[in-house]
Amino acid sequence: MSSLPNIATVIGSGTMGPGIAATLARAGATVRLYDISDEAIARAEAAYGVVTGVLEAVGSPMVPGGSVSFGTDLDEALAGTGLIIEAVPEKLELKQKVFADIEARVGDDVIIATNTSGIPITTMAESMTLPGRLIGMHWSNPPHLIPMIEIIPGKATDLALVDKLAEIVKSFNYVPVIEKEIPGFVENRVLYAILRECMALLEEGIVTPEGLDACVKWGIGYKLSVVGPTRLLDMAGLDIYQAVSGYLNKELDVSTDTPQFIKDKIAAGQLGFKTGGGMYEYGEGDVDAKRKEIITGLIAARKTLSSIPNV
Ligand SMILES: NC(=O)c1ccc[n+]([C@@H]2O[C@H](COP(=O)([O-])OP(=O)(O)OC[C@H]3O[C@@H](n4cnc5c(N)ncnc54)[C@H](O)[C@@H]3O)[C@@H](O)[C@H]2O)c1
Ligand SMILES: Cc1ncc(CO)c(C(=O)O)c1O
Repeated sequence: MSSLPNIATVIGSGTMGPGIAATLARAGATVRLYDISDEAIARAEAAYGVVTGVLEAVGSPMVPGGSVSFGTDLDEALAGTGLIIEAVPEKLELKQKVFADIEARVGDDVIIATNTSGIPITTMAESMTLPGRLIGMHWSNPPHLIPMIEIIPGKATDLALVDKLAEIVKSFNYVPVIEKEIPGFVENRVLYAILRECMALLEEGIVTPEGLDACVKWGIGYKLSVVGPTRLLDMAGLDIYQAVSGYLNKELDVSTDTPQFIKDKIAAGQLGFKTGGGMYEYGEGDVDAKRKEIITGLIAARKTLSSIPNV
């Protein structure tokens, strides 16, 4: 019998919610996707076919009986649910308010998981009636394509929940990674270490954006998508790592703030795809074309990576 509860609720239908809901539904759950915004719900309903098409394209197994319903009524969204995944904006007070609204409506045994990118679970749980039921469940974007989820218990989290959530994650063929709580969790700490150095290299004019993207994609991303950083060290040799890290680590960027050139772009309204310009400029239709290329690439890469052994 699957450990995935029959009914699951996703709170927040922005970038992450719809893909999370579709993934759970594909695994057989009756999923209720809830948002306070009618527009967000309408957008998710309109995009649902595309998201399920992606799940189909990666060959995600379909357990019959799953479905997603969309709505703005919290009582309806929570009725009979066994698992709640919170995916509202990354603001502590907002998340705490959402947990209070949820706790007032569900039984004590319902799991509340948060998709926070890095707010400590311990801090979020402080305002809860039953802090032991809150656990971090950090999906990576796009959540219906990246088959790995970080599981982070806070100081108050009931430890039995860790194994329970790991079983749930395995039930839809994702890899659970159990971590100790640390700001940013593991994935974003590694990503932001890479991004810090990348932004410093751009700011200093050492490389062009195109050159940087090519270097990181092939020199780092391609290799790491197959071996992982720990195995990479065995492949390279720990002696090589010692020799290089001995002179290189002290040269790496250690700045603690966002680079000024990124702040300038933001001040000029250049946020990336959502504003038609950011690190690159996009003409008419370019953003849609790039989004399609990225999804097509991720589908192809996931199929390939799923077909080779874990190294
Ligand atoms: N976007 C990413 O790449 C990404 C990846 C991993 C984790 N996360 C995390 O997931 C969470 C959600 O991120 P997102 O990018 O989907 O945010 P988003 O801003 O795209 O969407 C959030 C949605 O929550 C809704 N919302 C706001 N208040 C609400 C409330 N009280 N009740 C219900 N819905 C409410 C908004 O209307 C919006 O539709 C954040 O904690 C974020 O840090 C995001
Ligand atoms: C740059 C960046 N920052 C945060 C997140 C989500 O936690 C992501 C992502 O892709 O998931 C990201 O790319």
